[in-house]
Formats: sequence, structure tokens, C-alpha cells
Amino acid sequence: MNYNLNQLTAKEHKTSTVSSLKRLLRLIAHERKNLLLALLTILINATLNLLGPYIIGHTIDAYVITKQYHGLFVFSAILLGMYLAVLLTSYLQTKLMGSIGQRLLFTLRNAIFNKLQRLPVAFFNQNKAGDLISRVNNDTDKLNQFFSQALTQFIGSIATMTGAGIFLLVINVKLGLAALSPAIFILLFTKVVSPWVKKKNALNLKSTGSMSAEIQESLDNFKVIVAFNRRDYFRKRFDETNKEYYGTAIRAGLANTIFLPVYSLFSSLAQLTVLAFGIYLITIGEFTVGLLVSYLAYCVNFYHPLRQLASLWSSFQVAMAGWDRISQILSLETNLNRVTVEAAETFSALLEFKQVHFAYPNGKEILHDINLRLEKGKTYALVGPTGGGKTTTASLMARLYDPTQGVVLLKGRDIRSYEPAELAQKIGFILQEPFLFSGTVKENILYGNGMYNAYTDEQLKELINVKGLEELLSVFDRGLDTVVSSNADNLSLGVKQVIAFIRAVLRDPELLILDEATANIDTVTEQLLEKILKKLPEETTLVIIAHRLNTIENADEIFFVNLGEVTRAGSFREAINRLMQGKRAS
Ligand SMILES: Nc1ncnc2c1ncn2[C@@H]1O[C@H](COP(=O)(O)OP(=O)(O)OP(=O)(O)O)[C@@H](O)[C@H]1O
Repeated sequence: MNYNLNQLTAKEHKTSTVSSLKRLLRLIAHERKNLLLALLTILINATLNLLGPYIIGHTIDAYVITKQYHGLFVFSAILLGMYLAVLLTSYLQTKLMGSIGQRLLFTLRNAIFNKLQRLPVAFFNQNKAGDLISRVNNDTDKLNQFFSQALTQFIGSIATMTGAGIFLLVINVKLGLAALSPAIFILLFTKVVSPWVKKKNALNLKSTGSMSAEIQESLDNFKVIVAFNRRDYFRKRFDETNKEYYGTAIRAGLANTIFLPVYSLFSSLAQLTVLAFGIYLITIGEFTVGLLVSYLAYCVNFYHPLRQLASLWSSFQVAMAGWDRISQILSLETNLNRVTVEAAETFSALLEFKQVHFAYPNGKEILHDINLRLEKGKTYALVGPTGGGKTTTASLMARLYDPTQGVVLLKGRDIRSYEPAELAQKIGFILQEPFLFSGTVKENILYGNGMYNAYTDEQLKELINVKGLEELLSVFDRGLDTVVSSNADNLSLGVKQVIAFIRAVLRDPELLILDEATANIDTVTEQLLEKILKKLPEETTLVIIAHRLNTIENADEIFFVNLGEVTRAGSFREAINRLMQGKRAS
């Protein structure tokens, strides 16, 4: 399955504004009440605004021209009251829409983050973290800005325009048609140009994502960059990405400003037409001065919001481009689906590969027709040259990926039929560089372990004693409360690995996979880690991937992984010979 968000096929990528909007509306369906309330205040606001010109025209014809100043004062007071009400409704609509926007932002960020938690490893292999961060932070904020600021004006403008259009036609049909005809050109222009504007904005958001990915990559690897003196290289790469961003931002900015001058031109044309035609109608006695004043005001009321819509439309296009990028993530599903199978009656092997083939997306086959069995309680080693496929084999054992063909059985049952939580409980996976997050040693030890989540410090210490791991706590300055900083930079690799090992052992996994877990640590720590492994129950099956041969000396069986094959390597001595021959040949 293609998980690369920046390389979705044209079909996967194509979204119409209407379908994007529908999906977005579904997301805010629960805000219906607040949206209706906001809509009501917007409509009241627009109606009050629209009544103004009519009252002014009526006042001129009925009281100013006839010099009845009492009526002038009465209607001035009415107008003042109306404009105060306009102020109040404006405040209410801003408040309501602002909070809807913030709640939408909250919901969206949660939805994306939750979706990211459910997507498989293949998704993270194909997408850069920085780009994903940009989607969670930046693109969602574009939508928030549209909802909290632009949407109110958007609806208000449409309501004012519709009302003004009706007034224009009702007061005088001929004049009304003349006044409204330029709007048809504006609509046609908008329809033709909008997809182009949206595309420019989408490209700009994409390069924002790339820039964020670039920053994230260089920050993540800054130690290597400094050590290899590659600052210039990264500076150059950043400069290129920044240049690309600059270009797309300029092009998006220009695209976004294209509506305003065109709308303004047609608006001025409409007013000119009304003025000329209106004066002509007054001279032939078909119109009054008061009506022409109202008429011009309605014309402004029609075209001013239309001009405003021009910039709002750009903001809408930016929001839609952002929403497309967000919904690309939301619409993805994990390809590691659960299948339903009959429970196995009996099983002899803990884990079995049956005619397993595997290839990474768009890559060549790494495993070809593999059959292997892992028995309960035994220790297995996977050896072979670099790139031979050891980690890939182990990843299939832990169901980080599914085979492209064949089946993996856990306790006689298709591994795909297990709940992810159940699988995580049964299988532990320790990597060369353990994953620790900022917090305390205790929090890291209990990570992903529902069984002891509610344990107090005392209960946890007791458990560690029962498991015979208490002497290991001495490697931490402040025991379980030792602080783990961001990226666990304050801990040595050995200490980090101790945490990962304790974490794994406390889960009592039935299968524990160690992928080069002791590759970079000293012999003393290695012995410490071996001690931890000895505390595992006897029935735990161990799979060890190691280049250091002493690590696999005690394995019950050794598998040689290379060139798509996983073969039994026989005894420890035979395995060494084979490995040496392979090295000499390469
Ligand atoms: N996420 C991935 N996407 C595409 N190809 C991959 C991915 N991970 C590994 N590969 C490729 O699969 C092949 C096997 O890699 P794997 O990591 O399983 O080998 P290994 O035997 O564990 O190597 P090492 O001993 O160096 O860790 C290699 O050619 C590697 O380039």
C-alpha cells in the first residue's frame, strides 16, 4: 500500500471543493447548535445593515426634500439604534465563530494524532516526521483561521450581497439587472481561476512541510552533523528548501491577490452604470434622488462584500488546501488488518513462518519462500551479512509488517488474527537504540504495560524484587525517580538499554526479540543485561540478532539470513565458518 503522502497518485489526490467541504462539515456536525446561533447573528447583522440605505433613501425623499426635520430626527435615532445592534451582533458572531474555530483545531489535532498512532510502521518509513508535524500544526491552524475569522465574514458577505441584490431588483428591475450583470463575469472568473489558486496554495503548504522536515532532520542529527563537520552541507540543503518555499510562497501570494483587482474593477463598472442609468431615469421622471442614493448604497452593499469575498475566497482556498493535506492522513487506514480465524486446537511451535515472502513497497523481494519454526522456551539466533534481512525477518515475527505472501502463525493461529494489544503483550522487541521518552525511569519502565499502570512506587519496587531485578536499580542515580530527559540524552546507552530490558522482562513476553540490543555496550553492561534475561520465565522464546558472536554462543539454534533465504546454520561452529566464508567472498 502506498503510504507516501507526497506521492499519492492523481486519483488518490484528486478532491473537489464540494466533497472536501462535506467531509469537513461532518467533522463539525456536533457544533450544529452553535453554528446555527452564529448564523442567526450573522443574518440579523446583515439585515440591519441592509435596512440602513432604504431608511436613508426614504428619509431624504420624505423628510429632507420636503423639509420635515422632525421625521429626520426620528429616523436618525432609529438608524443609531440599528447600528448599535449591528455592533452587538458583530461581537456575538466573532465570539461564537472564534470558539468554534478553536474547538475545531482541538478536534482536528486530536483526530490526526490518534490516526498517526494507528498507522503502521510502513507509513512512518515513507513520510518525514517534519512534514507530519507541519500537517498537525500548520495546516490545522489554516483551517482554524478560516473558521474563526473568515467564515463569519464569508457568510455575512453572502447574506448582505443576496439581500442587496434583492433590493436592487425590487426597487427597479431594469436598473437592477444592469447593476448585477458584472457579477456574472466575476462568478465565471472565480470558477475558472479557483482551482489554480488552490493548487498554488497546496504547493506552498507542501514546501512548508518539506522545510519543517529539513529542520527536524538536521536538529535530530545535529551531533553527527557537528562531528562530521557537515554544517555547510545542511546549510546548503536548508537554503535550497527555503528558496523553494520562498518561490511557492510568492506564487501562492500572487495567486491569492488575483481576485481583488478583478472584483474591484467590475464593482466600479457596476456603480458607474447605476449612476449613469439612474440619472437618466431621474431626468425622465421614473426615479427619485432618494431612491438613487439608496440604490448606490445597495450597489456598494452588493459589490463591497463581493470584493471582500475575493480575499476571503483566497483564505478559503488556503484552508481547503490545508484540509486536503489533513484529510490525506485521516483517510488512510492501516494495512495491518485483523483477520478472523478459528482458534487453533493444538500447536507445537510458538511461532511459525509458512512459505513467507516479503518485499518493501517498490523494493525487491527481501525474503523468499521462508519456512521456519520457533519452539517455546528456546533461544534462537539470526546471523548473516549486513542487509541480509535479519531485522526484516524479526519485524515480521512481531507483525510490524505483514508478509506479501504466505502466513506467520503465532501459537498455531494466524498472527493477523490477534488484537494489537494482545500481540504487544506476547511479543517484546528490543532495538539497538531503545526508545525512551522524557519523564522518569518508572514511567519508561511501565510504558505500554497496562498490567502495572496503577502500581504505586512501593508496589513496583516489590514487583522488581519478586522478579529479582532489584540490584539493577542501582545503575540509576535516583532509582525509579531518575529523570529521563528529552531523547534520553542524560543517560548512557547501557543505562537506556537496562530500562528497555527491565521494561520487556516485566511484561513477561512469550517471545522476546533482541535486535543488536547489546551491540554498542561494554562487556560489564552486557553481562548485566544477560542477568536480566535470565530472570525471564523458562518458557520465553528468545530471538537474538547479533553480529558479536559471543552473544549467540548459547543459542539452541542458529539461522543464517541472506539473499532472501533463512536457512539453519547448524551448530555455533558451523555458523561461524559460514559467516567467515560469506565475508571472504564479499
Ligand atoms: N523500511 C525499508 N524500506 C525499504 N527497504 C528496506 C527497509 N528496511 C530495510 N530495507 C532493505 O531490506 C534489506 C534487508 O534489511 P535488514 O535491515 O532486514 O537487514 P539486516 O540483515 O538486519 O541488516 P543489518 O545487519 O545491517 O542490520 C536491505 O537491503 C535494506 O536496504
